[in-house]
Amino acid sequence: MTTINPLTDPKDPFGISQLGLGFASAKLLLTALELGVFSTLAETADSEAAVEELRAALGLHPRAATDFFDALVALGLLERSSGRYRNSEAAQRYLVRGESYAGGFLEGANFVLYPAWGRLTQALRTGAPQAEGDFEAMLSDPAAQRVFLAMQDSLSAPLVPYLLGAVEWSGWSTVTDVGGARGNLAGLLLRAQPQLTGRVFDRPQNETPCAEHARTLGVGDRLAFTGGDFFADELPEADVVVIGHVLADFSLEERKVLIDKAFTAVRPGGALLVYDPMPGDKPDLPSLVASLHMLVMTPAGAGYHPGDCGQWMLQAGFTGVAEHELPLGNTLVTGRKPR
Ligand SMILES: C[S@@+](CC[C@H](N)C(=O)[O-])C[C@H]1O[C@@H](n2cnc3c(N)ncnc32)[C@H](O)[C@@H]1O
Repeated sequence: MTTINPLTDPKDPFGISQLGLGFASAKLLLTALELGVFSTLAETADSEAAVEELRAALGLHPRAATDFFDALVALGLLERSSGRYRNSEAAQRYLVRGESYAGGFLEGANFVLYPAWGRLTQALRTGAPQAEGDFEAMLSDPAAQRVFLAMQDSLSAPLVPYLLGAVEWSGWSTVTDVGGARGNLAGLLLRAQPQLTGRVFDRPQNETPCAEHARTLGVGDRLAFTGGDFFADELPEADVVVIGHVLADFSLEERKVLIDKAFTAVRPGGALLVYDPMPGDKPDLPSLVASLHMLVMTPAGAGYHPGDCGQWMLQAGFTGVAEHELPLGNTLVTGRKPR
């Protein structure tokens, strides 16, 4: 499992300082993405540029441009040879827009999570979220909505192979992704399972982006969208209901309400799949950091123990509840609805 800057050597006199300054490395990467460093280099002739060319292309002041680019070299994001910069292999693969782009979450993190984490002390003292802006208003602003949706794509796409491997899909023909954003996860499931048709249930504002994204993924004829409020409305019936990166946004009571509603929506013989950051008994940094994202972003959200999720599912009527470890601090809990 991935770890984030853990303290490994208790005798290293610089370890603590480096841990405390980890924000600088993070901000170098986030700012490089915001400025378009990696895409600019990828589009430059020969995919490389001297400091002056790159500085001018990005519109940077001369004062610290060389330090900035060299710091990106030191981080392993750029390479420098004979005074010319190019993307490292990792940056070229994951930070230039394309199939394997992993920057969507980081772009959103730069605008939303980074400022909110700057007020972590207040969040811990008050229990109140520290994010600026209103979620519904954000969904109605096309630019902000695009960043948010790309962020969700980057978080859910790496989990798809694990969802495909955790349960046997061949006997099922329909899936509903509750809070499925613009249908990235549902679309990727449909691509892998040609017998499936799917439906995303999410805020009405995400209908058009979902239809466009489904077409891009080549499943426009098999992925539908229902707009609504999952607390006020019934969930669309399906063999499989997926609730991913949703329950952790809400309070304990609200999570149980959604799991009960999912039990009604799953057809007999079908399954509920819930994934989220779920810190377990052993402190695990990725899931704890994800849980603290909920502290700074939401009024009552938090990660939760996988065993608790299993209990809520059993109480709702599911059987055969099982836990599966996923990457990036996530856990998947599955349960079956008896025939
Ligand atoms: C954190 S995103 C999760 C997206 C996706 N499932 C994933 O795994 O990345 C939560 C989603 O729930 C949707 N959502 C939040 N409150 C909702 C509500 N009351 N009714 C319907 N959708 C809601 C949001 O619009 C958003 O797309």
